[in-house]
Amino acid sequence: MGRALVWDATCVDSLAASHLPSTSQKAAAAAESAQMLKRPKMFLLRQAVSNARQLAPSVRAMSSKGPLVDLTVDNDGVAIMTLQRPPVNSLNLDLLKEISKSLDDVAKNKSRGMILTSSSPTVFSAGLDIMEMYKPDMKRAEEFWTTLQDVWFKLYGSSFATAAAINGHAPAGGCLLSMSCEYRAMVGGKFTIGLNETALGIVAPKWFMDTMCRTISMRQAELALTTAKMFTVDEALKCELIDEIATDKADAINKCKTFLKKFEKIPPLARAITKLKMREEPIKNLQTSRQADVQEFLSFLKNPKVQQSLEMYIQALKQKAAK
Ligand SMILES: CCCCCCCCCCC/C=C/C(=O)SCCNC(=O)CCNC(=O)[C@H](O)C(C)(C)COP(=O)(O)OP(=O)(O)OC[C@H]1O[C@@H](n2cnc3c(N)ncnc32)[C@H](O)[C@@H]1OP(=O)(O)O
Repeated sequence: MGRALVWDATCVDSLAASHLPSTSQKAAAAAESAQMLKRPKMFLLRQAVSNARQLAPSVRAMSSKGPLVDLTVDNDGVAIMTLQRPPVNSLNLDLLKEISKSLDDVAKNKSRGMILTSSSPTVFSAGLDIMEMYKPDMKRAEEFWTTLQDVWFKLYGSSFATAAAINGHAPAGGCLLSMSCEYRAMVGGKFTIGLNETALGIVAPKWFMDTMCRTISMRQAELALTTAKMFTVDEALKCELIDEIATDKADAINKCKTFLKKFEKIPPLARAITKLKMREEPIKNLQTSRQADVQEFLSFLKNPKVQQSLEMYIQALKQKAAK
């Protein structure tokens, strides 16, 4: 059987007034710029096609057990992705690669939705593994950051519905993962959640900030980001960083399932396209600045002051852990 092909050709007028400044500096600059602008459009098109494929109601059995991520589908057809990198699920390259692959698996499978949680009783995720940023091998650091970007694209821009059962602390990258989901239920108690990058002497990238600004109010986000605020569970609920407080992990997962059930009566394609349109802007922004974002990260790591801050932070963490 033949397959339908869609051609989307662009002819660039490299002598157009808007292109002249760049074309006069660099050959093919107009074509390159057209290509960059086209990428987000193609991404959304691919997502829409993937949504259409998900309209079929059957759910394939899925169980993928990497050492660092456990992925299972429960009887209701909901995928449960459990991070399991002791002691604190810090996101190193290996864990990010497994998350990325597991997200692909969920997308391929016709799951009703996905719940992200952790196998630790006290930590959802400690965020990025600081050891990936401290005195790094630059080649690995580049792969690390690119994989983190991939994970965000796949999670924030997923066509399947997502929820986070936050069963412990969720600083920085841990908070980002949960904010990239559509719904958050967090276990009550002494846990905290937030983007605390400035406390480490580092700056949360723009797409981290965008994700937070689309979860809580801009005013709250600015205050939280500049003061490295870690919200208690009650504070997080008050400013809508989380949606519900749960009594324990099982309760958090049940609350996420109740959220996912809301979509039973909503046509999946309409739901997915609506979600992607709502999230289109930050996705497009990172797609167009992706290479620059990697370079910014790498040059940040080369900055001696950043390395010094990281060293002091690691020492403080180790001293605290030794007590
Ligand atoms: C102009 C724009 C330019 C943009 C350029 C980009 C710039 C870079 C931006 C990078 C963005 C960064 C995002 C991040 O996610 S950074 C990571 C931030 N995370 C944290 O600050 C959390 C630190 N950890 C904790 O607070 C606690 O560990 C936690 C509350 C999570 C759990 O406490 P608990 O008491 O249960 O556990 P311990 O503290 O005893 O820790 C156990 C061991 O784990 C080690 N650990 C903890 N967190 C991390 C981590 N994030 N990475 C690596 N290792 C970690 C800790 O040291 C203990 O180790 P030892 O047992 O060996 O001592």
